[in-house]
Amino acid sequence: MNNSDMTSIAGARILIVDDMPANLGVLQQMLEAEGYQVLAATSGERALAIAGQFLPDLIVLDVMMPGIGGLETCRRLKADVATQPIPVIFITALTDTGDTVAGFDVGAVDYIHKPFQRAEVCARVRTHLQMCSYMNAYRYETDRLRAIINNMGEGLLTLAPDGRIASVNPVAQRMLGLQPGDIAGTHLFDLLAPPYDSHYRHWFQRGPDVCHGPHEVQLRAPQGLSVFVDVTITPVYSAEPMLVCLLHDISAHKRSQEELLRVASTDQLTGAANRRHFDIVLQREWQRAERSHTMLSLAMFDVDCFKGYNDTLGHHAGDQCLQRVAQALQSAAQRPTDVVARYGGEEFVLVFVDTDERTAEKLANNARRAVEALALPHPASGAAACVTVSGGVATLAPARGGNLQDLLRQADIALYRAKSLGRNRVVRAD
Ligand SMILES: Nc1nc2c(ncn2[C@@H]2O[C@H](COP(=O)(O)OP(=O)(O)OP(=O)(O)O)[C@@H](O)[C@H]2O)c(=O)[nH]1
Repeated sequence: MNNSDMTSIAGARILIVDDMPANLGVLQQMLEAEGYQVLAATSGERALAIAGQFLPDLIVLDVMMPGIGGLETCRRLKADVATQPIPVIFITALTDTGDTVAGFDVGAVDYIHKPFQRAEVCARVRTHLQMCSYMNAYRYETDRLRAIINNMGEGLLTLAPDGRIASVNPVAQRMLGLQPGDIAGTHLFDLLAPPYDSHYRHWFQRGPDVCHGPHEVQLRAPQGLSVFVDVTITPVYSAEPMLVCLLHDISAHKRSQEELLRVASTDQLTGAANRRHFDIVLQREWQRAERSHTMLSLAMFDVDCFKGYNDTLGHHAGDQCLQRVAQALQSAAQRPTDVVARYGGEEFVLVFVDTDERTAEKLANNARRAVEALALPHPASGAAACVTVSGGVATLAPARGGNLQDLLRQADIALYRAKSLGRNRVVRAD
């Protein structure tokens, strides 16, 4: 029998063992007439050798034989991993129940009593070949399924409806940083990073009955790694309700996406946020301030007499100067919500959220002083001996009216005034 036709018993190979050649002849004839291939042995020793070499599909074994008897032969067959799965049917003249039980105890699957009837022999052989063939097919399918699950590149889990983990494949085990002993009693949401953990805790509490996902979640990653996966959970109705959960690692994709986003929002020369990112932030913060009835402040800076700096020290020195100025402004913007962006050539903007005009003016002056403190010599400046900036500060409460353009225009006008008042100063818009 082969794997492609697991349930077929046609042409099965049967080993018959009997010390009486006459009995062997009769058995061989009747089994060959049924279409089986028949191997014959006249002793237990020969039977063990033939079984080991040819691995028959079934063995019909005489109990009473000189040398190694049938029971011992059967015991040895069952002790060998190669021959252990082969079903053994005893054939015997013994009718005592104790003898029969002894045969089953050493691993036989059935008994045929002598004198045997052709129909009975054929029926018992056929039944056990059939059972064995179903068993093989089942084992083959189970092994195949296990190999697929264990070797697939995705993480696969089975879960109870409340999210408790029932099983994991090796990839899922690795992704989740689980040891085999950790699985019992662990819920999937225990392994997710916030806020996904509480989201999924509630989702499981609602009793999931429809397919869910794929959804991006972050795992409570082992060794501080940042692991993101797409999770898909599908209810499966087999003997008992369960959920099949598929985890697809998207960490690499996520990292390159974040890197792209960083590059797309950063000014290449200075490392400050670029104009595009500034526009997004300002729009977002304007709306947030409108909702929360808070103030939004903006400081616009311009490097003083920068054309002269370039003209005297060269464009390369000019670039380096802009980098240092950006760093100085950045050092003055200390709250996590503060954003420093390069607005244009030698112009920078600082966004201060939830900040009134006085505080914004103070912060802008801190930033201006930080640039001055760089003490970068500026031979062509009319304002000071070193590089300085002028700043214009504007503050609005979006909930009280106005718009973003008003804020920008007011900051720009204030900056213009700072320039005309002699530079290296901050002017607050009226
Ligand atoms: N090195 C360098 N120079 C730049 C860059 N972007 C703009 N600039 C220069 O910055 C200078 C700005 O000059 P202006 O707008 O005349 O202003 P200013 O000389 O700073 O004069 P005030 O603003 O009135 O103090 C120009 O010469 C630009 O070429 C840059 O990325 N690198």
